[in-house]
Amino acid sequence: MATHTGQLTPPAIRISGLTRSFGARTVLDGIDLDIPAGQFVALLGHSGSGKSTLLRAIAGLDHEVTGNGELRTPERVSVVFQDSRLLPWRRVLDNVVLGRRGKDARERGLSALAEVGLAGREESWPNQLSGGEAQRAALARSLVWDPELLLADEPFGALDALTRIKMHTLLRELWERHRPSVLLVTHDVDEAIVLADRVLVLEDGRVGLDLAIDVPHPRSYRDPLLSRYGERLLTALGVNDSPQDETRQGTAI
Ligand SMILES: Nc1ncnc2c1ncn2[C@@H]1O[C@H](COP(=O)(O)OP(=O)(O)OP(=O)(O)O)[C@@H](O)[C@H]1O
Repeated sequence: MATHTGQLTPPAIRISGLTRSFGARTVLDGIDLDIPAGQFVALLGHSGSGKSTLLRAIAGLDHEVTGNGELRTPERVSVVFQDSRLLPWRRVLDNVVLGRRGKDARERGLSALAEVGLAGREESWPNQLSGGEAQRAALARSLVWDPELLLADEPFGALDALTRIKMHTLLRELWERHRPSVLLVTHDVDEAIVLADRVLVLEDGRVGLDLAIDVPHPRSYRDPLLSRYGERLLTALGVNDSPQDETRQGTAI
């Protein structure tokens, strides 16, 4: 099990000395982090550890981060949240291409919808989509911007277990095809180790553990090699794992 070290390509994200406080409480305490272009990274941490705060800072949605360091991100950044944030008064395709100008917008939107398995649903209204379909549409909306960096804040957190597994496969396929850098915030240790090539654990305002997952894809949830990484992460998170529960599927923190 290798811990992440060094990198060959210039980083897509470079963060140094990032600090964020809310009143007297320092949530991010001088974070240093480089993410190479095209790397799939998962971010774990207990509730309140600052995962969303970090993601918002990287997304440029938080203008009150402090510190003397650097926060460098690529130009094209897309963000996906736990809820799809589709506008209910616009049809699916109109949501997907929202803000996108130019003759090719519709074409891009249709192609993105096809990629996420929603071909033919372009004229549907958001309330006619299931939760999983709405998240597919949210992924399509991110794809039309051809992101170099995809930020995802618990995108599958509200879905049932079977839908979540299908969405894992879809997200990984999209990543294989487009190769953006990904930062996926999740509570689910299994989601992190099945999808990501590197898992970070946020604790006490810093990256407490930075773990490379050296297991080839496609990965199986039951792969014993993978579960060794899961145990290591659960230990870092201070969660007691039952030795009988070999699959630990759905282990959330
Ligand atoms: N706008 C805000 N004002 C005050 N406190 C905030 C604000 N946003 C976040 N916090 C605090 O910062 C801490 C980190 O919040 P954050 O949402 O980043 O945690 P998280 O790790 O994403 O948690 P969860 O997994 O529960 O979503 C929490 O204690 C939260 O209360």
